[in-house]
Amino acid sequence: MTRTLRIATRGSALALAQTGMIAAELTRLTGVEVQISVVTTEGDTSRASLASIGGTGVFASALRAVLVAGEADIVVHSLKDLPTAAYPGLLLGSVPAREDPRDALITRDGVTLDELPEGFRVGTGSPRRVAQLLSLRPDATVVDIRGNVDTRLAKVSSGELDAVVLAAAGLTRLGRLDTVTEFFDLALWPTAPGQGALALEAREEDSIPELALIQHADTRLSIAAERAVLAALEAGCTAPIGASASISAEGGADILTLTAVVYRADGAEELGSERSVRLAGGVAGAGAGAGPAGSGAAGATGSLAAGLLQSGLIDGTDVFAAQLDQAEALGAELAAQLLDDGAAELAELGARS
Ligand SMILES: NCc1[nH]cc(CCC(=O)O)c1CC(=O)O
Repeated sequence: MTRTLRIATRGSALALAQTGMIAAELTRLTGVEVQISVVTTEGDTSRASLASIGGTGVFASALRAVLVAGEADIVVHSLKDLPTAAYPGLLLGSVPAREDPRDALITRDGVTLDELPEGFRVGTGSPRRVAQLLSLRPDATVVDIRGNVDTRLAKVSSGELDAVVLAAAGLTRLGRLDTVTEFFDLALWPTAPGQGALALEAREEDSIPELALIQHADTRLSIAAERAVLAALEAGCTAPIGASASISAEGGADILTLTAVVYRADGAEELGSERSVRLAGGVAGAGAGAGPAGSGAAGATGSLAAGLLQSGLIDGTDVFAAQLDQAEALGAELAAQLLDDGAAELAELGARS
């Protein structure tokens, strides 16, 4: 009998598109059959501001309840909407390869941020994007908007707004990347921790070996570093903080580099820092992971460590666990430095230096 995995998702066009992609990939790689069920969350039905109904965490909570109740085996979240605190009985089972983590600007007639007219109207509900926009264009009129990607795009084409800022990843998954007039460079405009990545959550007590096969080691390490910043600053998902990490190969070693910026709400001040770490074993390349907890062993090719892995002389799970520890330590150290530099005076954070 073919094994069937039940996956729960939100019902927005974006959630359905990304869950459909994950389901297809799971089937392609493992032959498993996938059943998708849609969960309606308060965040989908309520028109109230997200902050008033508990922040973006409302999306995650309803999905997690379905998992805990045993009504699904896996839930797919947008990683940036997933709170950093561990949830009893659940674990982050897998993090597949990330889409473009950048933010993108959508305007009419190919106009860039610099070229928009004085006092232009731009829509976003994200305090981070508000601060980033105001930092570059203090004259902007920011309009707090909610709603799905298509609704937001329509506000620009109809003329109600002059611009919106959206994640490139969401636009890509919905086939709407053609609407973008400008991509913001991550070095100048770091995005939300985990932006562009997906989280596959599962019950701790279950063993779902298929999850490891769609994990992407580099993505998992990068988001671990980014989320560690958020956790250490005790900042919620709506805090004006950008954190972006990436992995590059330098002389045979894999280097994890993390940039984070804390903004004052009005964008007039910001505090940023960057840090790198040389990853243990140097095998974090484009690999799928191993282990039911999605521990994600390195899958790099060519390096000494990869050879040792292949020969069974070292245990990939241990190497990867060590790399994950390094990634989390990098994020925590960078957050500590930002606090030392006065980040808590700039933005409302749970953490105090
Ligand atoms: N906050 C909503 C949200 N959550 C995930 C995405 C899509 C991009 C992603 O996967 O990070 C979006 C839309 C957006 O920010 O434009």
